[in-house]
Amino acid sequence: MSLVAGVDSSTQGTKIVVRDTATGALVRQARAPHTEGSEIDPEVWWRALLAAAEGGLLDGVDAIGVAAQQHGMVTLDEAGRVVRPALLWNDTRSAGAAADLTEELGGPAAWAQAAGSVPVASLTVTKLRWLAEHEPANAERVAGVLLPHDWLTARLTGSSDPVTDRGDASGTGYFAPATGEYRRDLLRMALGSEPRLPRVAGPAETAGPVRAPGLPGIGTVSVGTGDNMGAALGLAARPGDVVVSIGTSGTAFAVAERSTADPSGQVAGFADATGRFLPLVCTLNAARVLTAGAQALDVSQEEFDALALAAPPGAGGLTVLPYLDGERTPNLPDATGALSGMTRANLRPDRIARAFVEGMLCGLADAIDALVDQGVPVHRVLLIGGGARSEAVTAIAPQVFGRPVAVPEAGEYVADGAARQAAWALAATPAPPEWSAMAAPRVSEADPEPVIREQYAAARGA
Ligand SMILES: Nc1ncnc2c1ncn2[C@@H]1O[C@H](COP(=O)(O)OP(=O)(O)O)[C@@H](O)[C@H]1O
Ligand SMILES: O=C(CO)[C@@H](O)[C@H](O)COP(=O)(O)O
Repeated sequence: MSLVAGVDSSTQGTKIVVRDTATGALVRQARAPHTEGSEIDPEVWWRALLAAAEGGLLDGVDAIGVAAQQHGMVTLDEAGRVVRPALLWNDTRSAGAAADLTEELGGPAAWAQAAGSVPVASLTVTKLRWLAEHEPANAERVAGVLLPHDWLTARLTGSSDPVTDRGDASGTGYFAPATGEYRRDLLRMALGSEPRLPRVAGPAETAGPVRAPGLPGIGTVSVGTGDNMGAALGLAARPGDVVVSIGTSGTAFAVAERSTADPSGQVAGFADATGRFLPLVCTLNAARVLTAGAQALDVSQEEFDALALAAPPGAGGLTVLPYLDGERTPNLPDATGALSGMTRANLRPDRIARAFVEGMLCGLADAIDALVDQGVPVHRVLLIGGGARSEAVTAIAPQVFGRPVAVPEAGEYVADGAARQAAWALAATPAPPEWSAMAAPRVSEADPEPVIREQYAAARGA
């Protein structure tokens, strides 16, 4: 049996799946955690990959690919050493730099046209400006800039000539998804210099064999991609599918044939991992809103779910604005969360639990609306990510989104996409292989409950 492996190096941890190359059947999987924080030494990702791969996980694997958290700024010096810990997508210190860069190019519409996205603190380009302003000595040492998946792919192959793909490159802010070219002028505008960037390889190219001590000598490493692009590939998402992922980040995205350029900045006009596009809306507050809610009530995640499911839609008038880590969409990097509408009657654990779930889902319902405003068709909504394992989330989502929600079997769709890309690189076919082993999603249905979004809109407006 031929095997392929996919690595998901996301914010909170590394997950690896090993699948049958021909059918996609899951053979084995493992995970290892990362350390907390929005800046991190890339070695932590590498050690987590090695830890997850321990015990022969990758034995007999013919090809491997990496999909990783988008946007993280990995800076390298002339010798290829990391200059400083990577600043991650959820680090908001470059919010001022984002505003400055937006103005310098002539406003949000100019950026949407040039790079597909309007700068917010998540984009790599804003982190480079922050570096130039706040750590000029480090900025001067920067000879190359990579994204997390580029760095991990280069670590696997041992290559000093790194590669990236259109999907992840489109989250930098110095790449034009519509043309597939870097915008080195925007890189220079941000950093004041033009460090080396990874070559943008085709979606089914091979980056080389694995040449890393401690790992088996796997013959093919695919070019990898960003985690959301990986999830779209793992789900075999088609135009008309809107994927809502509730992980550390909340994302809503769709595969599209044409690029988008949203001057409101809500929809990032990314590319996907197959040669198409991936318009995407990202919130900073998703699965961890649920853990924070459970922590506030001092209950387990299962008890939290049961409480939320016991309360009525609208939580008796309670609304949570879930901006616990600031927010990216809407662009409120310094915001904090709020609990509003409190009365003596509704200040009960079940109403509070439900308000946390509803508030988090309302942010994602706004994200779906923003995609629709960009002309994205919505024939089906798919719910994935750690938060989709919550019964309360899957039951309440159709009430908030106002449409049925398809819930694929709980799994690691980002890692699956990386594995499917690896199988594609092995096959060298024009399109990625179709995998028969992927189960059909179950559908969660419920009547729409407009009161939930009405309350949320009123609380946000206030
Ligand atoms: N049953 C559950 N209910 C609610 N949240 C969950 C559940 N299972 C996992 N999570 C949350 O999902 C998150 C991890 O999701 P995941 O999609 O793997 O994120 P990432 O890819 O960002 O690492 C964690 O914050 C975890 O607490
Ligand atoms: O910034 C974005 C998308 O633009 C995030 O979706 C990151 O890619 C991190 O993803 P997770 O760790 O939540 O999967």
